[in-house]
Amino acid sequence: MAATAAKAANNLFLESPPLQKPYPLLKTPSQLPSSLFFKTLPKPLSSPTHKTLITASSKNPVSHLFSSRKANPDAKYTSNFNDEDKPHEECGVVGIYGDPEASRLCYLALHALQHRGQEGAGIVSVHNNVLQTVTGVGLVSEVFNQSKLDKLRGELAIGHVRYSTEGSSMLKNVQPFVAGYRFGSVGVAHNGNLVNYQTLRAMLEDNGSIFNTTSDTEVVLHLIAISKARPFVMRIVEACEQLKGAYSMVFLTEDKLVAVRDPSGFRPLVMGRRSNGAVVFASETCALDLIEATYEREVYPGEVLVVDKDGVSSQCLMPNPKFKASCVFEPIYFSNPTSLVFGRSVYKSRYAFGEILATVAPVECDMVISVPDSGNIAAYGYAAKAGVPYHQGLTRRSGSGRTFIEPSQKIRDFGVKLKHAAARDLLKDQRVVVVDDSIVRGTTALKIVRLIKEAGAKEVHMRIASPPIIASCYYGVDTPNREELISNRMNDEELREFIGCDSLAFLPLESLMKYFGSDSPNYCYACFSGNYPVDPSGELGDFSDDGLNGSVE
Ligand SMILES: O=P(O)(O)OC[C@H]1O[C@H](OP(=O)(O)OP(=O)(O)O)[C@H](O)[C@@H]1O
Ligand SMILES: NC(=O)CC[C@H](N)C(=O)O
Ligand code: SF4
Ligand SMILES: [Mg+2]
Repeated sequence: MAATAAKAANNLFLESPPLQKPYPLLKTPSQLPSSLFFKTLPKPLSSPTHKTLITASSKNPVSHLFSSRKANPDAKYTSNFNDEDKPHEECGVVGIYGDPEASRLCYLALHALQHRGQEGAGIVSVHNNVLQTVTGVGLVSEVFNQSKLDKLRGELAIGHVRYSTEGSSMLKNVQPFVAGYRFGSVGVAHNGNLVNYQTLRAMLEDNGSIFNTTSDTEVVLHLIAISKARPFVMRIVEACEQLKGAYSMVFLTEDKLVAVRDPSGFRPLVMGRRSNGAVVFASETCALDLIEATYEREVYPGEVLVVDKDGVSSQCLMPNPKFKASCVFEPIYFSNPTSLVFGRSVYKSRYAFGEILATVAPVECDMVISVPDSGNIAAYGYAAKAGVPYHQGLTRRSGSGRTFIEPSQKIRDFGVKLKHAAARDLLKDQRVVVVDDSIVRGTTALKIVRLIKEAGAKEVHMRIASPPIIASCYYGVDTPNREELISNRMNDEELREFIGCDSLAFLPLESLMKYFGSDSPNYCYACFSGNYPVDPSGELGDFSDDGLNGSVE
């Protein structure tokens, strides 16, 4: 379908001609939100120049294997809590068009998105039609310095912070990736995970492609390179039509910034604008806030937004889904509490989850405390609803990262020990409710209960502001295998005993769904239900990440 439309769109490609406005719609209007029809948005005030095309090469490491427990191939997307499976962490992306400080703004925005991935970071900018790349393993502050940012000139840039889902944490897999194709260069930054990556890669390798990385994201560049569609944006469309799974992506070329969100809308992606007219895309609104860009709207599921010298244009390129599947773990854990995600305040959602817990799982107690940081807001909600004081019974040592997203369990155990300290005088002889956002492997809960008991608490009641995680995620959260998901191995009572608390309660899935009201069917709950909105089965090949080749810094 895209190929046909692409042909119809003619050879508009040479020397970056102005694209048709409005772009041809590739899907029928009934499949689109009305706001997408023939929409050309205001033009950025400044735009990068364009001329010749120069290629920069990418570098980055690969992924990890899918859950050893087979996904249920018969699973249908339903709202019922049943079955088992489980999820994990993700990445952050940013794109800026039309600001002379594009790479520095990207750098700041990546700081704001650092909670989404800590394994690597990178920025690609365009200057004099050359794509320049800086990527590195580690935190944003470790990867970039003044001299590196000085090299990233231009008014157009994209950036990425990585938490790997496919491919190890090596430099070769750190995004953005940049590749040359017949008519120029293209860079990409991706949040999500492609469930048909193995199939696509096998097909591409059979046809002669050679891969630089072990990341799922690289297949997109190969698909763009082999596409014959015109103009360039149609190559992106054609490539994306072959992808299955989760992708919120930003692309850049010598003269364009393109944002794409998969038809299910698994991962967030928003658009904003700075007062100078520069257009900004980012995973979360907290990145817009930091660089003083005003939030305009989400990139809609299945939408492609193109920004170039003619302004911003919207198209719907991919088959519209029967349902949306926004990741419910975004409001529960991943996203920054100051962000609006999927159009809702993360803070308000977490607060409400705490209030619901206090209603469905009340217990006599003297105080409510939280597992900092991501349990804090639900704990405020619980305390307020229960009419019990909230105290900061646990503090988090500064500099400790998110242990949930550390790839190895050995490191996680160590990290958790380093991470928290208990206020002994406060907790002594008290009946304490401790609230956390989730239990994945159980490492944190086990250690936290022990810590509170050692501090002299009389009773410890654990309240979790999400349902039990029983299934792996295939859509951009690097969840452990099912076997590692503790709620997949133990029922609530066994888990309570294992953790050593006096009572344990999770937010019921039904309550979570009820909270979202009429929006509820638009969310993915697969890690709590095992019912996958996009079937990941039948796509698993036997590629493995060699983990050997590639620079580590
Ligand atoms: O059961 P586990 O395997 O221990 O994982 C669950 C914990 O991981 C996350 O916290 P994390 O320490 O990653 O980050 P945070 O400090 O942002 O909450 C989450 O908030 C839980 O506390
Ligand atoms: N967490 C993510 O969104 C990861 C993006 C991509 N799949 C990678 O592994 O690099
Ligand atoms: S399975 Fe669905 S809800 Fe769970 S983390 Fe993955 S995308 Fe989010
Ligand atoms: Mg935590």
